[in-house]
Amino acid sequence: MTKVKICGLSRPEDIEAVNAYGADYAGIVFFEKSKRNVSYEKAEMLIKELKKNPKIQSVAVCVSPSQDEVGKFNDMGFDLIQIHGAIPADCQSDGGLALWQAVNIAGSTEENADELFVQSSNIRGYVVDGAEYGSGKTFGWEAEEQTFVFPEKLKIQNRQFILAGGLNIENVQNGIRMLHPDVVDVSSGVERNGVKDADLIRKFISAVKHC
Ligand SMILES: O=C(O)c1ccccc1N[C@@H]1O[C@H](COP(=O)(O)O)[C@@H](O)[C@H]1O
Repeated sequence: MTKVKICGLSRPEDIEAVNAYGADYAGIVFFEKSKRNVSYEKAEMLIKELKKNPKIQSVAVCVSPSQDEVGKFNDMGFDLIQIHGAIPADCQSDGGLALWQAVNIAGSTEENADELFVQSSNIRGYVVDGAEYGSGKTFGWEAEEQTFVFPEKLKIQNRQFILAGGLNIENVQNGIRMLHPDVVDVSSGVERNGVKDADLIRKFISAVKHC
């Protein structure tokens, strides 16, 4: 069954919602330019709440972090670190921290698909996202003429394929049927007036579980 990541959690009530409705992964964003950015202090409080539910894996979401930052996320107790942009060389090692590499793409990039995905055994999955992080826009998978071969390639490598970018309650079932991701990842699509909306989170998770 496809798993669900709800990303960009910033308030205790967001944690309550992901607990109540059965998300598999919960993401907290560390990126100063993002409206979803949280401080380390706030994140410590949120992660404490998340840890009460062992069924949810916590994900630190960041952009081109330093090695020290990655170490800090690990010390905070995150289960996974989702890295957009550059991955520090020292973090690409066998037996290293569990990472998801996030690849931001626009339209078909099949020609250079192989170059996009970093090969290192501590990369557990690839988040294939729209061109801009957290923008609520897809990378164009829904266009009929598009065919993407990378989901199959990722599966052959035995890594998770996480579909992200512009998912919402209207399109998520279509995305699952077309691309067969292991995980679907949403942020903007479960927000109302700039904050997470518990009812949209409930509907999104229900749509995935009934697909
Ligand atoms: O949400 C952000 O602001 C953000 C900032 C920096 C890196 C990633 C960010 N979000 C990630 O974007 C995808 C999809 O988001 P959306 O559903 O299109 O809004 C998701 O992986 C978020 O973790």
